Amino acid sequence: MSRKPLIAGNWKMNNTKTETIKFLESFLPKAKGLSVDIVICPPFTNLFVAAEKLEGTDVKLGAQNMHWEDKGAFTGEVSPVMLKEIPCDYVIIGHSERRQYFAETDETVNKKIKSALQHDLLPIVCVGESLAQREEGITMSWIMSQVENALKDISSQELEKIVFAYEPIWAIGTGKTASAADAQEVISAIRKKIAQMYCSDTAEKVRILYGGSVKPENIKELMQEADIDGALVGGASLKPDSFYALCTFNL
Ligand SMILES: O=C[C@H](O)COP(=O)(O)O
Repeated sequence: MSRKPLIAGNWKMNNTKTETIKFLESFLPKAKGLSVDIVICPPFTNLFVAAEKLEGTDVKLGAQNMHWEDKGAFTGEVSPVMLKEIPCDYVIIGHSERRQYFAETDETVNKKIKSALQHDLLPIVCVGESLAQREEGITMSWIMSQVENALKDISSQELEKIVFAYEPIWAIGTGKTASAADAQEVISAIRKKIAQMYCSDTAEKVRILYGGSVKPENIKELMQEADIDGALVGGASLKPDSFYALCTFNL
């Protein structure tokens, strides 16, 4: 089974509206007819202007988070209905920074995934272990429990729309990339877990990305691994040239 690679840029809290326009005016003319799926996830305030620029291109738009409710008294939150109207295609759910700084739990991650799917938004679901967990030797059990809890009450048809991203927390923004073999080991275990929970046909269809200090210099090696289907990129997605280099790793 060959899964189309997906390169997603998570800008986090970077790039103003002006910088977003500048980025897209530089990146989009080059990013035509590439053989990978590309997603850009700017901050909420730049989604409208990005959507206008992306119209008619192959590059998809993603948000970095959402609430699970459609509307209501949730000051500072953004709903799936709002994202869909922009229109966003994808939404990142359960990024480790959301889990660490904004008290997201496996339970809220599961609620958000279900809500995103109901609203026809494609979830990019992040899982990952801390350095302490890796050193304690509990990486696999931790990640498998994050995957199991994320997928609670999700059908196999729904699962096919979900993208997973394995991001070891110790590799995010630190310049320390997991070795390709280490990333492959965890990602193939995630695929096996999905096969156990559903079936191997479904597990073979699900795209699982790696994230954590991915750069033009290391993406090829990561992408050579059998189960790594793409990258969720932070820092190196902020500049059009490096993001373009990542999106053309296979040329
Ligand atoms: O969502 C992206 C990841 O957190 C990776 O960030 P990074 O590429 O800056 O390490």
